[in-house]
Amino acid sequence: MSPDELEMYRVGTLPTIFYIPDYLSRQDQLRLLNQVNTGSSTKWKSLKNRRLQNWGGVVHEKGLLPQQLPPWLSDLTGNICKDVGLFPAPLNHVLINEYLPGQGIMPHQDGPAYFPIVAILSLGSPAVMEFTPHQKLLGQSGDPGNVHEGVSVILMPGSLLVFKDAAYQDYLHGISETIEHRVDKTIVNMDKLQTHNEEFLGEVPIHPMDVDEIKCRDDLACDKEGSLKDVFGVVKRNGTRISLTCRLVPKVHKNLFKF
Ligand SMILES: O=C(O)CCC(=O)C(=O)O
Ligand SMILES: [Fe+2]
Repeated sequence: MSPDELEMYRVGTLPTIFYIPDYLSRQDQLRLLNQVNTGSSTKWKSLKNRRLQNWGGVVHEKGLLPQQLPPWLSDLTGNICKDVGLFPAPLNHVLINEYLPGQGIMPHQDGPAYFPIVAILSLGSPAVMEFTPHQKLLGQSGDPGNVHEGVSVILMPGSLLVFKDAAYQDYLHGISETIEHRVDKTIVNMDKLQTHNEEFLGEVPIHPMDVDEIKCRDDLACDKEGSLKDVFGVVKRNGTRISLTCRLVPKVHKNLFKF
């Protein structure tokens, strides 16, 4: 992919989010899911609200105590690095998160040890990632021309999400801990959801809702005018989602004692 091609995948106006649908073929998605689930069962660590696998070594505030990525991951990160074309060195760290229906990740910013661009590959059940302005931006909103709004992206299986700049530095990102994610006017990749993977076409996971159904649900908030017309539907989280968060830790420590 050339820089011009990557530009075709830019979504929304918040600098800068790219969403590449069908980055992996259906077959490659299944192969990768199989590696995550069977090839590395001892790597899972359970957190309160999800499980994760840490690959590439231990990230400290001051850098990475490295561990070589296995070939099934270095093949992937090598391709992502080449295709995205924005990283100054090979990606050396991968966090694999597993979310069951209703699990998510609190709004957060990625740590200071990482190069400020992240690439997230999604597998399994779809989900919505929400970007919300950091407190420091909200402090500036006294200027009416300077309104910072939330943005969200539907993450379909096989897609690659890349974000940097303000989306990385000035916004928090998170996935809400609910069994449905609302599809509303904050979604910026609505026109990129069509999939070229034939097998997915029969099971479109985004369910249109009619207004009456939405009206009687108090978990779907209205906008300022109380209007519901901007809610298009919901993403039903019926299955497990696996994501691979691929990053570069620029500072690598070869020796523990040099920390
Ligand atoms: O699972 C995801 O898509 C997001 C994961 C994430 O934000 C992280 O690992 O820092
Ligand atoms: Fe993150």
